[in-house]
Amino acid sequence: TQSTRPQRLLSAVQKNATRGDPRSVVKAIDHFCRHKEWAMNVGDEKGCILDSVVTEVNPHTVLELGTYCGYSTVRIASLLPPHAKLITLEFNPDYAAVARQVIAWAGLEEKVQLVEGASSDWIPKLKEQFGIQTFDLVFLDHWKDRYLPDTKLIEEFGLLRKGSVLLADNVICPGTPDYLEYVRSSPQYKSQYFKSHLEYTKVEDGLEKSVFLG
Ligand SMILES: O=C(NC/C=C/[C@H]1O[C@@H](Sc2ccncc2)[C@H](O)[C@@H]1O)c1cc([N+](=O)[O-])cc(O)c1O
Ligand SMILES: [Mg+2]
Repeated sequence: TQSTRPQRLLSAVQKNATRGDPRSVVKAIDHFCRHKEWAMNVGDEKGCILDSVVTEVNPHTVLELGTYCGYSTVRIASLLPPHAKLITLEFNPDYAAVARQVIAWAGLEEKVQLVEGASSDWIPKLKEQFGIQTFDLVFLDHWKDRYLPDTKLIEEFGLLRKGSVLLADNVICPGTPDYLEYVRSSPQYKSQYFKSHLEYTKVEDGLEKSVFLG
């Protein structure tokens, strides 16, 4: 049977990256997506902005919405302090299966909890299921029409504290207009746009960083 693009991306990691070396995993995926097959990872250019925000926040608890193949999961987890935890939610079991192997190849299983299912089903259960109080950082990179409703769910279930940071991918392309309007107009957020490009292309895109003011 024909392989899928995520499976071919995983093969490229297993062929070209060093086990236990997250940077080599990131490099192998970026090379594959730039030279072989485009895939919707946050990519190397926006990835550097992601890295700088993670380093600045130095989070002990991270929620990622939309694992896909685990590229940003690996980038984030490789920068976390000891004992920090990253929970990543993925809806598609085939993507989740690939992501688990990418995360394992990077040697980051201890820091990552990949949860299969829909964000809307899981957000209400995260506190009780994983003993989480609040998230220091939330990375939104799943279905673009879910950014706003899921942000409201995250607020509703008390998962943010004063200073929690929301970082959203693709606010220009494919675009998340309702989410952007919300975080930029709400008095509960201090929002900032980081201009960049859509992964592996010259098309404009960017990340929106929004600090929850409580
Ligand atoms: O569509 C995009 N991303 C949607 C990502 C969706 C990911 O999240 C879950 S959905 C889910 C996960 C958890 N809970 C509920 C749903 C999907 O199974 C996929 O793994 C996208 C598209 C482009 N582009 O150029 O077209 C560029 C990007 O950077 C993108 O992120
Ligand atoms: Mg994206």
